[in-house]
Amino acid sequence: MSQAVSAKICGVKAPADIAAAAEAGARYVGFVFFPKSPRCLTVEQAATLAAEVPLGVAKVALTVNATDAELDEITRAVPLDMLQLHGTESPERVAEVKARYGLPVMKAIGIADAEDLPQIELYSDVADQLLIDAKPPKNADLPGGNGLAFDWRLLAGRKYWQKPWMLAGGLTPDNVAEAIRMTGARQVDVSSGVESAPGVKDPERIAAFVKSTTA
Ligand SMILES: O=C(O)c1ccccc1N[C@@H]1O[C@H](COP(=O)(O)O)[C@@H](O)[C@H]1O
Repeated sequence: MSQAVSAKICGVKAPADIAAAAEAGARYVGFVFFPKSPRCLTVEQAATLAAEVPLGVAKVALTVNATDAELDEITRAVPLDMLQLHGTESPERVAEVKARYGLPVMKAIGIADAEDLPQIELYSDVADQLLIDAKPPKNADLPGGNGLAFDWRLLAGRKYWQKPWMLAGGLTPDNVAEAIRMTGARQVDVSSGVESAPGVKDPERIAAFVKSTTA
């Protein structure tokens, strides 16, 4: 029997978002710490929200090229299960962050075409998990959370990376089942695809998204 696909709802901002994610059966929620994002939280807001997350749902902090001082502040205040590095952090920086905080690290890798695929191997040596996302457009404000998908055929037949991985980028309740079928992903991550407006999560879309991962 094949195992269920795990879903991560990224960019939660309110207790209702967490309740919707947990009720739908999501395995992870993500707190965004990137000032340009409409989903950005302060450390205090994230600490308060973290207290709402039920057991069994992992709390992930998403940062972009964060300094040690920034990560120190986040990890001291917010009880976390994982760090998601969504910038241009090098493999050496990933190893440093893992060692410094003792938390599993998920490294995001942007994919636009086949030339980007070797990055996955490069980071799979050091990261605990990989997040395979669409590469952001040039000059985009956000390195992720743009609702942009990449060509999933690039991953077809390549599902056995060395480390667990999540598929991300432009996923929605309407396309996630097809994305899973084409890539063999066992974990999926979504941000803008379950929103009614930038930074505003929609509980119905969250429920529909998680349901579609089992379709
Ligand atoms: O969600 C954000 O605001 C964000 C900001 C900065 C970096 C990454 C961000 N989100 C991550 O990007 C992927 C894809 O987002 P989307 O579903 O295409 O909107 C998402 O899974 C988040 O992990």
